[in-house]
Amino acid sequence: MAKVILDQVTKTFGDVVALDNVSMTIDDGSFVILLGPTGAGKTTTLRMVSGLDTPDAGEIFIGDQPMIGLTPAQRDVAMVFQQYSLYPHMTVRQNLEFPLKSPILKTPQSMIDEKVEAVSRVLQIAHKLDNKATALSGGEMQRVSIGRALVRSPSIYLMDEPLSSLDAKLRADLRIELKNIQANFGQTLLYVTHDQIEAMTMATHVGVLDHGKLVQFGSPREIYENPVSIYAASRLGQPRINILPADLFKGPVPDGAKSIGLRPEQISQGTGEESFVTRVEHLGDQTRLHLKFKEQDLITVTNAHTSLQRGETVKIRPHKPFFFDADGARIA
Ligand SMILES: Nc1ncnc2c1ncn2[C@@H]1O[C@H](COP(=O)(O)OP(=O)(O)OP(=O)(O)O)[C@@H](O)[C@H]1O
Repeated sequence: MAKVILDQVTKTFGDVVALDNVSMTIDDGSFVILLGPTGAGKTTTLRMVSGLDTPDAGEIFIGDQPMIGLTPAQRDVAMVFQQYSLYPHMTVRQNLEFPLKSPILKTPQSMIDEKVEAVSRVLQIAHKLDNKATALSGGEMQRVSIGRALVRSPSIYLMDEPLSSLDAKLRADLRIELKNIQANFGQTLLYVTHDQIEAMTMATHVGVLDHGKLVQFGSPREIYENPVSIYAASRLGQPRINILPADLFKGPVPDGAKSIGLRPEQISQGTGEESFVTRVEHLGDQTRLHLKFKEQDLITVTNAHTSLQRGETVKIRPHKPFFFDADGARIA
């Protein structure tokens, strides 16, 4: 395992600046998740670290070694992509063994067997070890791809939306397993996702990318509680943060504020000004309240046993809100 550093990395494709002077330190043993919408530069960042692609400017270091000119194999990284890539003619066991069978490694067969058994148990594919890779479902193939990375102990795991093709239950199980791999075995991961639950539950650090720029880097909690902008604030939190005109509520507004940002816990219920309930949504683990307040729509969370119904009113007021300027930058 090793610390990975991106130092002022820039990458362009024609007119598109995919990465714009990105500097980031992925500490040894950390779990860094990159967040951002389509096209933000997440996959490009992984490709730079992996060696599948090279920066136009800037440098990558793994364990203090400059990576310039080194192939993916020489970098000792393990990659998992959204789309599984298995050897179709091999069995699941052979696919999982493959990374350990390299003549350079000389891993004893007993150790290979142990690793393969352990990883296949974690990924819930132990009963499929002797099946041909082609005789698996998409979700199973993806688990084998993840397994092929996990049998190794690379300097860093690079994962690009590895759980997106799996069903909800398996995704939840594997979130826990991937987190264990980092927390209990000290592995380092750089991980791309659109799924903020993955970011909140697994990441030690989140990097928020916006059009190739790294706009915030910190713990998920830091980004949730202290976002630098509307853009960063909107990356985490369900329901999404409410962004409303700054002067919508009674009370002081800082100079230059254009918008007020309210997460559910920043909306006090029961005191303040009246809003109208437009919908009560029972989601099991969360009950969402859709409100209309002075022509604006808001979504917040309420008590699971609420008796509130559509058409009723509830008083609300902001509690320690965020304020943003006209460019969306946080000012208070
Ligand atoms: N090989 C390429 N050729 C041309 N443009 C590219 C290439 N790779 C990436 N880009 C462009 O660079 C930008 C960043 O792409 P990237 O794939 O890193 O985004 P992303 O954040 O991973 O998005 P997604 O969530 O859709 O995977 C996009 O505008 C994309 O179109």
